[in-house]
Amino acid sequence: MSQLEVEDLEVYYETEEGPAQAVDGVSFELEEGENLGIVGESGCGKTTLAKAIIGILPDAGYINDGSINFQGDDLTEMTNAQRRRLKWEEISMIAQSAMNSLDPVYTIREQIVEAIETHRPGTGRVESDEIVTEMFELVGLDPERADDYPHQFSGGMRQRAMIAMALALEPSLMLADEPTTALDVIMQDQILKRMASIQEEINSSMMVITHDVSVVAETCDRVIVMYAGKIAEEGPVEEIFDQPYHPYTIGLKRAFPNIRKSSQDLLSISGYPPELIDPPQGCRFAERCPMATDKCREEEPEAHYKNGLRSYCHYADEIDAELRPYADDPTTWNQAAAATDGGVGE
Ligand SMILES: Nc1ncnc2c1ncn2[C@@H]1O[C@H](COP(=O)(O)OP(=O)(O)OP(=O)(O)O)[C@@H](O)[C@H]1O
Repeated sequence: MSQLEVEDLEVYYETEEGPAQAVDGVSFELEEGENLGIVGESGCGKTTLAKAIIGILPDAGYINDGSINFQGDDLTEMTNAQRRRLKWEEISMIAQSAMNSLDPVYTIREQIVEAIETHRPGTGRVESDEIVTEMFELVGLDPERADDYPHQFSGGMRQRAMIAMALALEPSLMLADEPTTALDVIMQDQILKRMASIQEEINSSMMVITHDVSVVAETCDRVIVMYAGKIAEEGPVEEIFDQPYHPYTIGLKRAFPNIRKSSQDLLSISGYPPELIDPPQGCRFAERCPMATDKCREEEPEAHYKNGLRSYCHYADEIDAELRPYADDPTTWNQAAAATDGGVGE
């Protein structure tokens, strides 16, 4: 059995104009010890998905339907008290902004010790202090700085402190939401490597949520590409970046300099994701897709399975057979940006 099984999950936000369907029918599994990346542009539902899993949706957010099975229990059916017990101990989250997640009025040590004592009431102060020292050393921070307040740390140090805190209880699942976005490239690389080695040591699995495809290419075994609240494509990192079938993945991949081949031109996907309050019928990417046809605008694509990938595109086979050079060509995307209605014909 997988460690985490998310099935047909719908997470909505109540708004004045009606529910915003931030996560809409998402299903996936995560195996023990596996690293799963969740990528996609801003607003596609990545953070909402993580918050629903760890149980920290804001007041306006709610699970409309579906299940989140974690180690055999459906999290959506648990009481808040049961969920709180799982938080940090079994599932921990490294949030987007370390500054907002750390409490400014307590020292880092106090915050980690509090998390330990809340979840493991029998732990004595000496043992808690030992865990703090161990975690600081693991993430490359000087343990003597544990008695500092968050504002005495640099951005990179705060991010490491946040990671130390997330690891202190050796959770079986870590959710890392843009864990390195605020850091420079060298620091980013160091922290990602450090996280991967720690994770191996404690055999936890990790969901890395990011808009940066190169972060996922570096740290994950498998990737889910999300678009406008839905999964566009899913599969092993190598296959998905090597031979994707979904035009959105092709575009996303080519939009990042780090993972492209040097001879390729960067492209940008013009336009914006659709409104989630009243999403279009058919494929949600159709409006921005240079290969979209009427079928794409009318019918929602079913999952297409090939070469280890799950792709939600009506034309996955055609892309594989003959359309790939066209989909890979930046001119195609530039022309699509200029035209109001493109398409390769039915
Ligand atoms: N509290 C809220 N109330 C209403 N809508 C919200 C709320 N939080 C998020 N949303 C909407 O839900 C959608 C998904 O947002 P979410 O933050 O999950 O996306 P994301 O992919 O993580 O983006 P980012 O990378 O910018 O964090 C967006 O359209 C957003 O506007």
